[in-house]
Amino acid sequence: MSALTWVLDVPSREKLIKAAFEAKEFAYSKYSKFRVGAALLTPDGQIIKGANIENASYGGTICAERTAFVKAVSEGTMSFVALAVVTDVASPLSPCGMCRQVIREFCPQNMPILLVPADYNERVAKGLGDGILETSIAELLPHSFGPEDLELPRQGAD
Ligand SMILES: O=c1ccn([C@H]2C[C@H](O)[C@@H](CO)O2)c(=O)[nH]1
Ligand SMILES: [Zn+2]
Repeated sequence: MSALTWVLDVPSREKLIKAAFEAKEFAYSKYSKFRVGAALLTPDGQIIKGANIENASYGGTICAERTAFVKAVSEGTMSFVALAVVTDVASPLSPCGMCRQVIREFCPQNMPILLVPADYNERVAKGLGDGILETSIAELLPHSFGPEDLELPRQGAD
C-alpha cells in the first residue's frame, strides 16, 4: 500500500471490491470486448457502481470510473472515501487520463484507489496475496490541475 493513502477498514474494502466485480458484469463493451467495473464508497458506507458503456460512434464511450462518478454526482453524492476498479486482466490496470482528471475533481488527493486484478478471488483463496495495487490520485496524476486552481489570484485578468 502506498504511504500516501489512508487505511480503509477490511469489511469496507472487501465490499467495495465485490461491488467493482459486480459492476463489471454490466459492462456494455461490444466493440472492445474489454470489460471494466468501478465502485465508489461514500463516507456513509453507500456504494455506487459503474461499468464502461461503449457506443457505435466509439467517441461516445464512457469509462466505468466516470459512469460511477456521473451516477453519484447527478444524484447529489459528492463525497467519496475510496474507489475500486477491476478489468478482466490478471494484473492491476490503471484509470485512463480522462478518468484521472474526473477523480481529481471529486476526491481527496490521498484517497485510496484500489486497482484490482481479475484473479483477485482466486489469488486470495490460494493464499497468494490479493494482488491489488493501492494508489491515489496524487500518485496517478502528479502536479495536477484541480478545482482550487481556479480560485487562485490571476494577473492581467479583469
Ligand atoms: O480507465 C479505463 C480505461 C478504459 N475503460 C474502457 C473504455 C472502453 O470501453 C474500454 C477499452 O478502452 O475500456 C474504462 O472503462 N476505464
Ligand atoms: Zn477512463
